[in-house]
Amino acid sequence: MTSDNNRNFIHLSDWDDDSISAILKKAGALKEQDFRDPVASGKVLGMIFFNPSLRTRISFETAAYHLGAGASIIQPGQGTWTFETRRGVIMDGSRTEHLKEAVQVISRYVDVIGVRAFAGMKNLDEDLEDRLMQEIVQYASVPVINMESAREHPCQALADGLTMMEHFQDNPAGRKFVLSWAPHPKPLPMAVPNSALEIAARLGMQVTLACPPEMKLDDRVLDPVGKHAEKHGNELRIEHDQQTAFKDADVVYGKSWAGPMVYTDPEKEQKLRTETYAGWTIDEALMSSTRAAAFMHCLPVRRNVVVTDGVLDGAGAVHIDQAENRMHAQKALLMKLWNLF
Ligand SMILES: CC(=O)N[C@@H](CCCN)C(=O)O
Ligand SMILES: NC(=O)OP(=O)(O)O
Repeated sequence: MTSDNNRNFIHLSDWDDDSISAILKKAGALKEQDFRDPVASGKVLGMIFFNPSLRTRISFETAAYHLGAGASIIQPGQGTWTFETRRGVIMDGSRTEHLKEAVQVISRYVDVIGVRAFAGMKNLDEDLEDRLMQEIVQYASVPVINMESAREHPCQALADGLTMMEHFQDNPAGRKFVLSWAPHPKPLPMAVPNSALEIAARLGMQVTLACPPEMKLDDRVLDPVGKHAEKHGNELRIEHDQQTAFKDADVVYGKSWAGPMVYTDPEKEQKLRTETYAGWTIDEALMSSTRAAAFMHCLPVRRNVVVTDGVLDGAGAVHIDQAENRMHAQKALLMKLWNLF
């Protein structure tokens, strides 16, 4: 077996099914043992957060501490210098330090770097190619973990996978997974839905994307998801009628994201998301046609906009377990990257 040391965790697709399964299995075992053992004593996890976080930040810090490692966080512009990210630019504006120096320097201090950098939502190609994350990987001389980029949130996907493994006694294959779009006052990125679909398909689930036609995810993401589904004898279904999509679901994963029109006509996209499709809030009536589906959400969630109180406070909601599982999954990931299993 090749060493995973010095590997990055940027896109789920960089890691094969066996490696992902091994991480999920290890995460389950660590959870069961409430694992706290300084096996990574002396190591340090460095994190750069260009955007806010509750779960990612605390779950990674906690995971590192449980392994005996340290954790150090910077939020560019808040107590640290502001970073220029563009190449070849004349830095005579307000940005103080180039990412190229910053990442090289941080690499000299820490043993892995986590980065959160949401989609810019100005250029679709740039976002889907994850150009900023790819640059950081080039500058870094230690492994880089994607803590939510423009294209993906692979750490969330690990926790989602662990949650579904637990919920279906290690056998989620064949279960119906519905990712449902929902309204939201803000144009949110597509990283979480992209990753949620991929992990569900790779676990062999029957994957349905439920969304208004204008909110469809990009084919550059959907095509590989479809291929994963086919490998398991399933097909990726896209359903524009929410009620039809929910029928007999075993999992409903709620999430809002901005439709691709946000790149070309943001005002129209805003109207679609907040007015035209305001009725897509996930509620008890929709959930009643499922097979007592587990309700999942990555959080943070806006109550009674994305999903009703009744669903979030109901028996099927597993979003708090899902958030807890971030910590266990990432503990396993850190151990993998540091060659500790
Ligand atoms: C509200 C918001 O900005 N949500 C972000 C973060 C979700 C989890 N990290 C999103 O939708 O991608
Ligand atoms: N789900 C998630 O990544 O949460 P945070 O944005 O709070 O880190």
